[in-house]
Amino acid sequence: MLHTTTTAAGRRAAFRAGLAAPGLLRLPGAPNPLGARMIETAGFDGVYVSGAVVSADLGLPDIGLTTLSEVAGRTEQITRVTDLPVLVDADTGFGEPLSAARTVQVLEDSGAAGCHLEDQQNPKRCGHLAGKALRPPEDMVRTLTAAVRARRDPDFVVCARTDAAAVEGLDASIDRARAYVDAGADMVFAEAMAGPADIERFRAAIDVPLLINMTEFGRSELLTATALSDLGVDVVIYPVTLLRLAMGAVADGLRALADEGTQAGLLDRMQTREQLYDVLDYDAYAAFDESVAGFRP
Ligand SMILES: C[C@](O)(C(=O)O)[C@H](CC(=O)O)C(=O)O
Ligand SMILES: [Mg+2]
Repeated sequence: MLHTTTTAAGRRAAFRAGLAAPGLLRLPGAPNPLGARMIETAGFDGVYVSGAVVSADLGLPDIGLTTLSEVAGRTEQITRVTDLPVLVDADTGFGEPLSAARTVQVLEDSGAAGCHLEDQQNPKRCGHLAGKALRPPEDMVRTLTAAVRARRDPDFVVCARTDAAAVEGLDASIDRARAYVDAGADMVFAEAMAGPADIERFRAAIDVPLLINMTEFGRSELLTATALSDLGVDVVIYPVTLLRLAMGAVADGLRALADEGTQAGLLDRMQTREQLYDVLDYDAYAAFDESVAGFRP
């Protein structure tokens, strides 16, 4: 009930332990706190807060329009209801290196286990779209140095994302990743890998945990968890999967409701009242309330 039974520091330590252990950590992107509850119930290893999802949720494209407060607010709502570690997409850090330092502290205070910062120029865009522009690697190194120095909990994971593979080629992206690790990044997010061969080369070139993005309708071949694990990947994110599934169902449902004038034919595709209340632990709240109401000192 009320859901979080662990501290943020405990969840950060657990995330570190998960990264140090063999095997792949699977982090679906939570469209909202309810989705995070469902991710936990379904047995996943962590929750991802996707910039694309936060933007889309606000009716905005993912081009760096969201603010740190919006992302941190969503992060806090999510970390409050799950015992899983939460990894946050911090885009380009919301400003210059000093702002990236503040971003890390604000996200720590939001209960996150870590965040990733990317080497795109603003306005940034989805890593799988054409037309990305990169910052010089030295700028990104400054951002990472500031981010790493700002954290107060050494377990907070600072992950460096490089978007260079699709712009400057794989070799350049590996060079960048190495420089980012030298600057203190704990993990590397190799964005928009085409397939297993790219991942294999990246894996062999860096000696910190590697994060791979299995986003749909992008540049990357969708690989199974087993294949990713066999390639030595440590973390996989499915950033927009749940939002796409839910919104696909919403579009179908709206069409059917408009055409048929009733939602009666859609019931078997819905989360039932019972299933929803299960996720929310409704009975425990009712029992708690009753025990308080019936309490006799
Ligand atoms: C991972 C990502 O940064 C996100 O915001 O979730 C996006 C996902 C997407 O747009 O599909 C990305 O740039 O890959
Ligand atoms: Mg993003």
